[in-house]
Amino acid sequence: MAGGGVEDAYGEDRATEEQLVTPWSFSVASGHSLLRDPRHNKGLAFSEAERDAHYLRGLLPPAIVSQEHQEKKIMHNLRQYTVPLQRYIAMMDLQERNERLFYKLLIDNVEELLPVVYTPVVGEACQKYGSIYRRPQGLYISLKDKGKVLEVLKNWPERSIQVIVVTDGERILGLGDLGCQGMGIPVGKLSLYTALGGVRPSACLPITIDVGTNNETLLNDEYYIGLRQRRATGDEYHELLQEFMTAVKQNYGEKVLVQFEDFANHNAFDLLAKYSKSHLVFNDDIQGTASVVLAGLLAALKVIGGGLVDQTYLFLGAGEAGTGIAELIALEMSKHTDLPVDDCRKKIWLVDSKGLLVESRKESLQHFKKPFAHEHEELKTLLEAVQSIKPTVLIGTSGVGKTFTQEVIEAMASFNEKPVIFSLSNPTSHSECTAEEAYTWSKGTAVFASGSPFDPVEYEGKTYVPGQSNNAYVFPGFGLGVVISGAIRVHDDMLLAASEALAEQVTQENFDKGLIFPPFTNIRKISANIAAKVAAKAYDLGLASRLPRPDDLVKYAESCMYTPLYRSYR
Ligand SMILES: O=C([O-])CC(=O)C(=O)O
Ligand SMILES: [Mg+2]
Repeated sequence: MAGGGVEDAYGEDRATEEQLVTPWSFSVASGHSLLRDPRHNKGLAFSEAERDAHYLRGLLPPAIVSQEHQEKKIMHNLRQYTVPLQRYIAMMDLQERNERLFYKLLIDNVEELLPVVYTPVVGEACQKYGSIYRRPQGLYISLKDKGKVLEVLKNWPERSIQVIVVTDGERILGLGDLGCQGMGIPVGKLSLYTALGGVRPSACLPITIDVGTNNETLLNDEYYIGLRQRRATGDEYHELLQEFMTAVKQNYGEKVLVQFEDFANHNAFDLLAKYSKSHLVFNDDIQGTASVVLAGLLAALKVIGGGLVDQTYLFLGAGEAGTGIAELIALEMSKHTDLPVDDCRKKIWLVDSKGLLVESRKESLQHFKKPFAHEHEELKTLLEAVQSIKPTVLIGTSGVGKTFTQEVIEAMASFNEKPVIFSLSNPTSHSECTAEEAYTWSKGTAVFASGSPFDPVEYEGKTYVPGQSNNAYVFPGFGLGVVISGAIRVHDDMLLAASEALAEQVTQENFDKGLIFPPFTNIRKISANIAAKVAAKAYDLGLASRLPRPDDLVKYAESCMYTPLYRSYR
């Protein structure tokens, strides 16, 4: 960066004489290289004129087919695979071969394909990432790159990046430390940024920071793709992250959104607190999950009656998701009453692996748990806590499956007419209970949602459709709102705006089916509304830099959204 703050990409200024430059050169793709370029390849959809103009004659069979026809064929092929991981691999192959077709499939068949490119199948893909690895996706930054992170960023072929999703792989979904193989998560999240939120694929950058792994199975796996060493911690870890965050701002400027994803608790809270002052950062597991769950609760209130402040909340799991949700509920409650946030926190109870968070345990608790340690006798188990606290809302964020047992759910149903039960841990195998268990054990009274998808359940002749309370409802639209307003910081009020926007999108028809989240089928419209509300809040708070403020933010958001339709080539 030199004169005027504009990057000297070609090395033209005196001030950058000593610096290394990357000799990027771009030319028009044609012939074989056009077919190999996923961003421009259209497969058999190239017209006769395009085949002439771009030296494609003979490189393709004679048939010319439409994008719709290609879509039909690939959906048919995908449905032949019985092993979910095969579908994942087929989708990744498509993304690397024909990007527009990949996104057209994902957008048009979102309910069917979300579980393939996202939770639960992406979890298995990360576990086996080394074995299924074909071509690199995203950018790998490891301890070996210390001192050279800026150079690594400059190797990425795109210059205009708007959203980065970064992980260090230490807590992938509820699956734990998957090291470098966590790359599947930033890749998957960003494909949703594009498909669900409309952020351009070329503006998205998936990054995995490899500081080693403590996963013995991976360290001994002959196909592991990461550094074979135990995790660096302390100064060594923080220096690499500091170098990374600095390089991101140097290379892409102030307005690139950095989404932290699937970091372990001990780093997630600290990184968010540290960098939210100087960078445009967002932690999806803390803030994105919180925003979606709050939206689900606001919608659930229409079913169970009463306000947020009239509920009693109990969480199993006091990590990023649990405390993130709890804080956002307290904040929203406080905004709509005269109560100080600290009083609102008193309505919220959390259970961690050692039992209920209570005053007498406060000294030994991690800082993010302390605000929720209230006066109460010590209780060791969830069941005891449920029986004693008598919550109206039970939320699972523990990462441990099968923990909402029959006794727990029956207890919830014994003192609530309509118990609200969210089992949020991912993937499906780690869900606190299944949809079927929630409906059966509560005798059909539960208002239920889960982090990973479950099919509708038949119970005593009635069909119950569970909602998917997953941060995928919010981060794509939230990111779009940040990007289109040119916001330079994330503020909690922008998260509340996203929750309210999402809750407003639940229709009477959805409620009639027992749904407290709208179906993903309409997600692009939902994202445009979320983006507009988030952008409006950024303007109101003076955080937006894109001026003048557009009059109709929904329309503006829609006009900014990526479309996967093939373009014609001259
Ligand atoms: O990826 C998902 O499905 C939701 C999420 O952020 C997590 O579980 O860490
Ligand atoms: Mg996550």
